Order: sequence, then structure tokens, then C-alpha cells
Amino acid sequence: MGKQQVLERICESGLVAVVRAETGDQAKRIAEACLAGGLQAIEVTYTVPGAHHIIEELAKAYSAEELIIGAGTVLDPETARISVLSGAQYIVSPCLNAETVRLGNRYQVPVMAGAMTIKEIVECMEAGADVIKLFPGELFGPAMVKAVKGPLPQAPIMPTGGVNAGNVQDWIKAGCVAVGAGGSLTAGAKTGDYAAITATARQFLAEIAKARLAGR
Ligand SMILES: O=C(O)C(=O)C[C@H](O)[C@H](O)COP(=O)(O)O
Repeated sequence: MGKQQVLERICESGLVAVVRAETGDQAKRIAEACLAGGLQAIEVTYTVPGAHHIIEELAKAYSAEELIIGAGTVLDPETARISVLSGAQYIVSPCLNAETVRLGNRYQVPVMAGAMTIKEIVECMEAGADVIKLFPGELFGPAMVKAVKGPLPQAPIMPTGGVNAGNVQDWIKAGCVAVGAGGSLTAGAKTGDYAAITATARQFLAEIAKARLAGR
């Protein structure tokens, strides 16, 4: 699947599920639960030991059409390259690392780079990042996105951190191309309640659809 198609599918779906699974098996169960709830994009973070094995397992278990698998918390090009060789279709970083963006562009893999300020957002775009991950989202809120989109209407912003089904409408209405959600979506995994993840995924998608309808 080409870079533009990956980006389009992520934006269409509207939500990237941030997965901090402890094992490949748990990641697979979270992925299954998210897919059953209609989600398409999952990001496995590199804070999880052996994250590339989990990415590899998910990339083998699902076709690129079924699941858009990404690597999160990627701090450097070395990690990015390993993740891509393991099957990651996009790369997410908590901050801008220009070499990671260069690597992403070299292999035509989308890079979502983290930013906290207007200066950092512009630097991400200038460096060639495809999506700006506003992180940590809970420190700013949707009002920040609305304000930033005044001078920078072209900025493709995806907030991550503190996004839940109760506030996702506000984020989308503020102009975000998509959102990232971890804790509020995958909490059920801690107690083995994967049905709760599916239900929350459905709820997220319903809220995103409502926000997009309202914005038309
Ligand atoms: O490390 C990364 O790559 C991240 O994306 C940072 C956080 O894990 C997300 O911001 C999830 O935050 P919550 O949705 O509030 O759980």
C-alpha cells in the first residue's frame, strides 16, 4: 500500500489506537478487538520491549488492507528502519527528529512527528513530516488546534494524549485530521475485557462520524 493510501485510510478512519501491549499475544487480542469495533489503524509503541516482534506478528496476522500497523514512540532513524523492516506502515514520534523524517521520506513511509508549540508545528511541516502529532494533547485541548488552524489552516494535526470518546467530537470539530487514543480505548486489556475495547472503538467512531457530519 502506498504512502498516500496509508495516510488517506488513517484520516478516513479518524483514529489511531495506541497500543502498549506487553506481549505479542496481548497486542493481537487488542488488534482483534479494535478491528471488531471498526478501527483500522493501530500503533505499537517502542516503550514495549520487543515492539518490533509485535509489529512483525501483527503484520503477518493481518493484510495491509485489514490493519494499518504503525510504530510509535520512535525516537531515531535506527528504530524507524527496524520498525519498517518489521512491517510498520507508518512511524509516530513524540517529537521531531529530522533524520527519522528523512528516513520515512526515503522509503516513502508516512511520519507523524510530535509538536507542542506553533514553532515546532511549522518545523515539523518544513522538515517534511506528514502529520503533526500534537502531544501531549491533554495539556492543550481542542482550543489550541482551533487557534493554530487560524494562521496554519494547512497543518494536518492529530492530537494524542487524553483523547477519549467523550471529547473526540471537540477535537475533530476543532479541525484535527485524526486523533490518537491509548489509555481510554485499550484499558479493557488490563482486565482481559476485550469486549470493552470493541465497544469503546465503536463509540469513538460514532462520535467521530457525528463530529464530521456536524462540520459539513
Ligand atoms: O509514546 C507515544 O508514542 C505516545 O503516543 C504517547 C502516549 O502513549 C499517548 O499520548 C497515549 O496517551 P493516552 O491516550 O492518554 O493514553
